[in-house]
Amino acid sequence: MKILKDILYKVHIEAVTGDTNLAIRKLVFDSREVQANDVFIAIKGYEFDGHSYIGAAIKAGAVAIICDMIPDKIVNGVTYIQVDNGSSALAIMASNFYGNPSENLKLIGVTGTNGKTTVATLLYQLFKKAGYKVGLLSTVRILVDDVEYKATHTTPDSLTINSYLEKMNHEGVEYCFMEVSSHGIHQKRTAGLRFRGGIFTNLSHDHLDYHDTFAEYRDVKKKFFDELPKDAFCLVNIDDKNGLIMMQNTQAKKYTYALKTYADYRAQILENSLSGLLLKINDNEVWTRLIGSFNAYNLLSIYATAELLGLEQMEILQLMSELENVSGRFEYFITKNNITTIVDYAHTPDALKNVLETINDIRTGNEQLITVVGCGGNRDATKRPKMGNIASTLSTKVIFTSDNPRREDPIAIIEAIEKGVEPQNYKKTLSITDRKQAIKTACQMAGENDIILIAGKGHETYQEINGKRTDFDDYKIAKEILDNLHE
Ligand SMILES: CC(=O)N[C@H]1[C@@H](OP(=O)(O)OP(=O)(O)OC[C@H]2O[C@@H](n3ccc(=O)[nH]c3=O)[C@H](O)[C@@H]2O)O[C@H](CO)[C@@H](O)[C@@H]1O[C@H](C)C(=O)N[C@@H](C)C(=O)N[C@H](CCC(=O)O)C(=O)O
Ligand SMILES: Nc1ncnc2c1ncn2[C@@H]1O[C@H](COP(=O)(O)OP(=O)(O)OP(=O)(O)O)[C@@H](O)[C@H]1O
Ligand SMILES: N[C@H](CCC[C@H](N)C(=O)O)C(=O)O
Ligand SMILES: [Mg+2]
Repeated sequence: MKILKDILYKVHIEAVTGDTNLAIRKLVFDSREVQANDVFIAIKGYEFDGHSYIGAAIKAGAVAIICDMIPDKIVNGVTYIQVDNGSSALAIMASNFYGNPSENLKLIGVTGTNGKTTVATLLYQLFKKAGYKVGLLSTVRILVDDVEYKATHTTPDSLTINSYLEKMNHEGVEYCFMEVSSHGIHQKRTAGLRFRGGIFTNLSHDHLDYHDTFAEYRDVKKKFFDELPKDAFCLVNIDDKNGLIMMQNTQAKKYTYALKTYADYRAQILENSLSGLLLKINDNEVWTRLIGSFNAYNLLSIYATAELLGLEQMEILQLMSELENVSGRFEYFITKNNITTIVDYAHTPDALKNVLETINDIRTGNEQLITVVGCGGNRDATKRPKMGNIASTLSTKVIFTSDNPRREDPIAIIEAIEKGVEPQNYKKTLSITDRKQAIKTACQMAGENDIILIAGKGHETYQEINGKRTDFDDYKIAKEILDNLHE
């Protein structure tokens, strides 16, 4: 059992009613999970207000309540603590509860619109290959050295983060690489963590449903760097015009990387083909299995991070040549009659453009490039016509379909995507709401040497329609259909 008073260390407390010298079992922010001797943290959410569930939490056994305002009616024997921000308080308490685990390993955060999973996962792989015990918190999976756990968010809530970091401490993990999403920063899921480094990949259109404007989205990302401590490093992609902004107010040591401009870490693409990328990084050549110029940025940031964390240049280059593709990121297979099918998680306009441009760069002749793509429901709707425009401009044929419609009407989402298609491209497009049917049609349309891109869902193994999830795996489905068609 832990003592509430200790867990409150560093929390900005505004008022207290009751005893803080209490033995507590757990910290909980969902009243439905409260058990005897728990502390319930009431948080104002996007759908509900946790303060409405204080009564339910006490009924379920909560002995202390953390809230924005102590209620008028208080229950005898229950401790109430008023804080200025419930999410920040939760994050600091979570860290205290689990023994401040981020202090006991080197935690590196990766933020940006695209590339977070790729960079964090490749860093995990590289440090594992270098012989260290490593942790990973990513969209695709959570890894405590070799043990895998299911990921539910890109950046989970602060209790979950700290509980995994504690596990990592227990296993003797030295380095942990984690994705830091804009939702994560904004909802203070990463508050109170001690980062030794922060990486900025890039910034483009996304999540404009959640953040009111692009400037607000950018400033939330910037906040992550503003809060890095002096002894941390801040590594930014300076080819992105927002790179400089990220560094503006940080106290951390600043480093830059770029392909196009002067920077501390520079790379040049020597070769870019379906078999990999040949890069020149600071005068040394390195061949990697990763594909696409956007991956040159990811690889360069990995090189720089490994060097900033003390690995030797030659060792880093050697290990980079052994890195494997990240699941659902430009994953591909080639059939006997040479149809290449690529599954990629491009779910933003910029990512889709990069992937299509990469494929067009490595296409050799007059093969068709058939794209299957949709947009998620209950997410930023302004990206829909943009993605429709990009897909139809950069492909030979496009099938618009459903991504995860969630609670929206799939047909309405597709109509919004179609609005971005320019008249000269109308004839290239068709729309099939059922994603499996859309993939099947693309496979039937493809002939020898053609390329199929299935974008948006990457590693996901489900599809969410009407709030219900069913098994769905782009890669498996396409493989099965093509194997049957071309036995
Ligand atoms: C919009 C959003 O980000 N929501 C997150 C937020 O939930 P919320 O604010 O909506 O919570 P709520 O349902 O309104 O409830 C408010 C509070 O009341 C409590 N409650 C509620 C009901 C009840 O009966 N009792 C009770 O105590 C809830 O536990 C909560 O503490 O806080 C929850 C706990 O941390 C998150 O799980 C939840 O993520 C939802 C599921 C989600 O889909 N988030 C996505 C958008 C997200 O975070 N994505 C980013 C990645 C984006 C990217 O970069 O691509 C991510 O990091 O994963
Ligand atoms: N450095 C990059 N620049 C632009 N696009 C990229 C970059 N890296 C990856 N992508 C594209 O973005 C897609 C998503 O990549 P990744 O999963 O690494 O990003 P993410 O930032 O983790 O996304 P999410 O916000 O969903 O967690 C990839 O499938 C690829 O198409
Ligand atoms: N992290 C992103 C993933 C989007 C993936 C796409 N397949 C979708 O479901 O919209 C989000 O939650 O917005
Ligand atoms: Mg990710």
